[in-house]
Amino acid sequence: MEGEPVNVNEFQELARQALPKIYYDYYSGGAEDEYTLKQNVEAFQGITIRPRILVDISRIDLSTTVLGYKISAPILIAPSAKHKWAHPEGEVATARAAAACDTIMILSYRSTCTIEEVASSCNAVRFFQCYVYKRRDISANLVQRAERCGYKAIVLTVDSPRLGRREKDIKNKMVNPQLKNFEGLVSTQVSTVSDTLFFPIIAKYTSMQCLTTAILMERNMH
Ligand SMILES: Cc1cc2nc3c(=O)[nH]c(=O)nc-3n(C[C@H](O)[C@H](O)[C@H](O)COP(=O)(O)O)c2cc1C
Repeated sequence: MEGEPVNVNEFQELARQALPKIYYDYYSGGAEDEYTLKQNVEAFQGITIRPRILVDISRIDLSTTVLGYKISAPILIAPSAKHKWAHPEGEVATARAAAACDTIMILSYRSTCTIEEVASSCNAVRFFQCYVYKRRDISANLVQRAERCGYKAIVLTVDSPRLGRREKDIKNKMVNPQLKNFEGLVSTQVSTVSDTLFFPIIAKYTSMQCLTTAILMERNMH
């Protein structure tokens, strides 16, 4: 690639060159034959922006609000797991980037930095993502810690009653590390091959691979 990366695809290519294959495959891969992953990208290609012409463009303002919090543009950082596999500072660095860009970071329950570490790293507006676990004490523990640490909303993910069968991870013999947020609560060290979501969730939804339907539940904490 010549010069600085200028779009997301070029950043992805840099990541491919920089990361060990097992981690790159995890971040970029999807389940089974990856049809849904491809459909996801194609769905975006089907969206066109209709330009408005001969309008005043001297003041362009993309800012908006989410649950009452002002952000610079309608773009949030979606919950995603295991940022330390890409960078030693992990989700702490992502949170700082969110603050610098005036947007909201949604911290995954599968983060490689804890709820507390991310909270103390910067004062960005943060939401916390989790599932509803069969063991309600685990859900309660996570939600209470997020609330104590100043996270402003709980993002409830309901589309993963089971994790997808990610064939690249199986071939790479990927082993999920103990989840930092569950240390002292329960062991989550399972291999991807037998991964069936350590705690079945109660919500019954069909899995829409990679199209996470996040329900934002305002928690009156602002
Ligand atoms: C590497 C990776 C890890 C993810 N981890 C989580 C997670 O821990 N929790 C979650 O709710 N969604 C997770 N997602 C799903 C994303 O939040 C998002 O819904 C999905 O990637 C679709 O958005 P996109 O088309 O912008 O990638 C993950 C996605 C990727 C690519």
